[in-house]
Amino acid sequence: MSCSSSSETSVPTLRTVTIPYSELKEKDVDLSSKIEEGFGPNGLGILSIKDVPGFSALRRNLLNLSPRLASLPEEIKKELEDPSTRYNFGWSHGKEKLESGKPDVLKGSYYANPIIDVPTTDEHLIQRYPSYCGSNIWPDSALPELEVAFKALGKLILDVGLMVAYHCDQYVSKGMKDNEDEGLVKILSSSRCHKGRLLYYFPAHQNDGSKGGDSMSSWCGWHTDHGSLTGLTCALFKRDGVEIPCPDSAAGLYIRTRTDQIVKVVYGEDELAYQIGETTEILSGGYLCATPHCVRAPKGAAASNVDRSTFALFMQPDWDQKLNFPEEARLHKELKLANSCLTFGEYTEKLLGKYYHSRS
Ligand SMILES: O=C(O)CCC(=O)C(=O)O
Ligand SMILES: [Fe+2]
Repeated sequence: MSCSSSSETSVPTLRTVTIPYSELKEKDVDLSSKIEEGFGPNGLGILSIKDVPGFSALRRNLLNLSPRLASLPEEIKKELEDPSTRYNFGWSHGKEKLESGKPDVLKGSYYANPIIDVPTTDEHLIQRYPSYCGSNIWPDSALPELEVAFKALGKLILDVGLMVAYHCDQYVSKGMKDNEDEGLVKILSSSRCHKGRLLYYFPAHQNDGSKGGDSMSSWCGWHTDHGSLTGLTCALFKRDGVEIPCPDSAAGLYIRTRTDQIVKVVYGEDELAYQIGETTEILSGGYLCATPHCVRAPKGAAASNVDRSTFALFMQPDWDQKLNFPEEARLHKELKLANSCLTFGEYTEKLLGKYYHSRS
């Protein structure tokens, strides 16, 4: 991993560990050392895949639609909202909370399952797990291209993600001898719970530079993803509708390392990055580690009128998937998951219960 220092701050900038697609797709190439370097206990929890056929065009197609979606008339965006799924399908703006507790109006998101439009029609399930069992909402007349572009990129990220998952399973099975878990490939390939998120970070205007603040997490707060594996594209920046390079070298994705250092992480626009989610960290007994991350907004005059579009695919187990929680779990010890068997849906509910409880 190469390392340099970001000009404005003393935070180091690290390049992700990169695997060429030609190696990733081969089942008999041993990638354990790369997986360990990226996702293992001393890795950053992120790695990137380069030269994925077709990726660059699909990324560009979808990310270019993000500002167009965000600038649709408010009444059209309202029709694309779904409060019954807690805004986990369709358009979501100002519904999530920032670290400060204030509503997040800095970005808009569009959520959909790129693999299945209607994962279930069972009302009981829809009510119990609204964020997984809801249905897609597409802007059929206002932006018909969105559905095609979203599904195409989402499917590609899933296919490549399953290849990453295969090599993760190989790495984990070498270390975890009594692993009862089914492995990431098995868990992810049959899931109806994958969720794509098209993100649009609204531009700052000259006089409201203070809005996002100076902090590291000015655009997206510190968090770890909840599911198994997250695919991420490199963000696309525009000023007044014209694509530009990121105007501030300090802006972008930041990660907190295992030793509590904060680093800025970069990868190429033609690379597809993957991060580990909390569920995988727990199930792999810590062989694969989840990563706290956040996004810093660009600052200063150069950031004026600059927007940012990106896409994340959260690969998650099915709500019905039984998970065997091993003894060594480091995360959420207070939920007493060790040696228990819960479905992913039940586990998510337990976790939400914990958060709501601790917030009240
Ligand atoms: O905007 C980004 O680059 C990351 C977004 C993210 O971390 C998330 O949606 O979970
Ligand atoms: Fe995230």
